[in-house]
Amino acid sequence: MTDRAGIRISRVSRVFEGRGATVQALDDVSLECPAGSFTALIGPSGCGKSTMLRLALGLDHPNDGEIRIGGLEPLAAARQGLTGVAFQDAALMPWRTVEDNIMLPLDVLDKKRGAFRAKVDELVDMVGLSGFEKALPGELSGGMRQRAAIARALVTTPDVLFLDEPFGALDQILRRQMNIELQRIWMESNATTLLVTHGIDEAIFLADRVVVMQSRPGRIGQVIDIPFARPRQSAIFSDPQFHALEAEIAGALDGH
Ligand SMILES: Nc1ncnc2c1ncn2[C@@H]1O[C@H](COP(=O)(O)OP(=O)(O)OP(=O)(O)O)[C@@H](O)[C@H]1O
Repeated sequence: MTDRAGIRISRVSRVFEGRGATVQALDDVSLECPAGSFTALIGPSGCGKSTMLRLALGLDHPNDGEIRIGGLEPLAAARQGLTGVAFQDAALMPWRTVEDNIMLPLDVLDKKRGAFRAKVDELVDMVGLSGFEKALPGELSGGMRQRAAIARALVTTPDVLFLDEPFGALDQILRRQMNIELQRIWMESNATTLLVTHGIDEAIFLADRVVVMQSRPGRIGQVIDIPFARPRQSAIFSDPQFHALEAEIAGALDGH
C-alpha cells in the first residue's frame, strides 16, 4: 500500500476561443489515476494531452469539471511540491550546473537548499549522473539532460509525476535505454505517474494502462490494461503479447 496522492480528473472540459474559431480541446474527460500507478496518455496531435497536463499542474483552468491531486486543487498541490514535471526538451537552465538545475524547484518553492543536500545527491546517483553535478547542460548528451530533468522533477519527492514526451527527441536506441531507467526510477520513487507520449511501445513498456485519446473534441477513447509483471525486461519488446497490444492500441488510435 502507498499513502501517496493519486490524480482525479472529473468531467473536465476546456474550450479555447480565438480569432473567430472555437476549439474544444477537452470534452467531458474523466480519468482516475490511483496512487502509485503509471498511466500513459497517447493520442493524435491536438487531442488535448498537453492541455490536460497544464490543467493538472494548475497552469490553466478548466471551463467545466475539476481536477484533484490527493484531494487538493492543482495549484495548491504544486505549491506544496506534491507535483513534479519534466518536458520533452528537458528545459534546463543553460547557465546553471546540473545540481543547480535539479535544485530549481526548491528555489521556486522557497525551500532551504541545505535541507535537500542528501536528496539531491541521492537523485544524482539514481539517474546515473554522479560526477556530472558541476557540469553545465551544454556539456551533457540529450539522454543525460533528460535524466537531469527527471531528477529535477523528483527533488521535492512529489507524489505525482507528470512527464510530457520526455524522450521524444531521443533516438530509438537511447529511448529504450531511458525507458528501462525510467521504470527503475519510477519503482524506486513510487510516484503516481502520468506520461504523455507518441510512442506506442514506450507506453506499453512503462504503463499499467494506456489511455488512448481522440481529437476534435479531445476525449478518452479506450483504456487498455497492460498485464506484464514488473520489473519489465527489454525482451518484452519482442514478446507476441506485446505486439498484440501494439496492434490493439494502433487500432484504437485509428478509431477502431
Ligand atoms: N492556449 C491555447 N489557445 C488556443 N488554442 C489552444 C491553446 N492551447 C491548445 N490549444 C488547442 O487545443 C487543442 C489541443 O492542444 P494540445 O496542445 O493539448 O494537444 P496535444 O494532444 O498535446 O498535441 P501534440 O501531440 O501535438 O502535442 C489543439 O487544437 C490546440 O490548437
